[in-house]
Amino acid sequence: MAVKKRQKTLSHGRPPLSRPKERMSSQQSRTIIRTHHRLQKEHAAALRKGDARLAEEISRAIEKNGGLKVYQAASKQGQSKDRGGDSSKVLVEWLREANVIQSDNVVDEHMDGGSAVYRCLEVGALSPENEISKVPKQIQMTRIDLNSQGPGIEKQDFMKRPLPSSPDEDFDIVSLSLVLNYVPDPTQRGEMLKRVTRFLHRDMGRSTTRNSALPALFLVLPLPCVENSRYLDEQLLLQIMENLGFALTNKKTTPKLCYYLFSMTRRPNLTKTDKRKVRDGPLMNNFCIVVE
Ligand SMILES: C[S@@+](CC[C@H](N)C(=O)[O-])C[C@H]1O[C@@H](n2cnc3c(N)ncnc32)[C@H](O)[C@@H]1O
Repeated sequence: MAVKKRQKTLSHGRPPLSRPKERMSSQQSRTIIRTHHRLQKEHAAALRKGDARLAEEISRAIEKNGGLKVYQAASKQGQSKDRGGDSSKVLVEWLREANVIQSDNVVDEHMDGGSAVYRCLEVGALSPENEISKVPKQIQMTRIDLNSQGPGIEKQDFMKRPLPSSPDEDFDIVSLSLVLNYVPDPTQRGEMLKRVTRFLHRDMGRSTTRNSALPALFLVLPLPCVENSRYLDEQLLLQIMENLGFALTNKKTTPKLCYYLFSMTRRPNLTKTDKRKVRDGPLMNNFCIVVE
């Protein structure tokens, strides 16, 4: 008996917007990502020790592994629908719940061609077509990355981005999705979180024109950073964030990732967080955030 072929959906035949030329297997992309992270950490450690020769050798190994470009291609593949999808769809969902994003007809009624209501800085942006980019009338996006993959993404190191010099240059939302874990040094991770607070607007909860969920930080980390580290658990993460002036508003975990939305409710205090063991076990990792 002839086997009847299943009808393919329309989307099946449609080419995706950015299909990598050669699709990596998930095993390949995981290996590239892990090797890149490991080498980045070794490179940072060599620099800390002042061993320039070793640092140079590790830089060559990073390039041999494909460098940042191939790492980004591997990460982008992790964003494809069949591998869990674009993390900003969770941000959009939460912003809708908080009425930061409204339905298009509500916006059309209240805006007559004016500028977007809120501004978002996406650090570590891989695509200008992710979910958070699909509501331009409401959220004006500024996307940066160490290596821009095309128009709409500025090549810039967040740690070197000039601080806002006027309220026009600050943001309602900063997104750090799978970026903090990219930073190889625990103190630099703390610096990155501290720096975020300087890009968020400061009229917290006072202005009636702003939504009370804002200003906010969207933070996404691989789940093992929080669930399986000797030096960080969720309690400590929330404590660090509280010291920096953030209150948790939304949280979600999947088998691979943890997503958080924090609203900045007050100014950071000067509490430091050192590297200290919060638990131990043979198969645990050493992910850590140090705030100086
Ligand atoms: C794993 S990718 C994550 C991309 C995307 N946000 C996601 O959720 O899939 C991490 C990206 O962060 C970028 N990145 C890391 N540190 C950065 C920094 N200091 N400034 C700008 N981009 C940075 C890297 O270049 C890389 O493209």
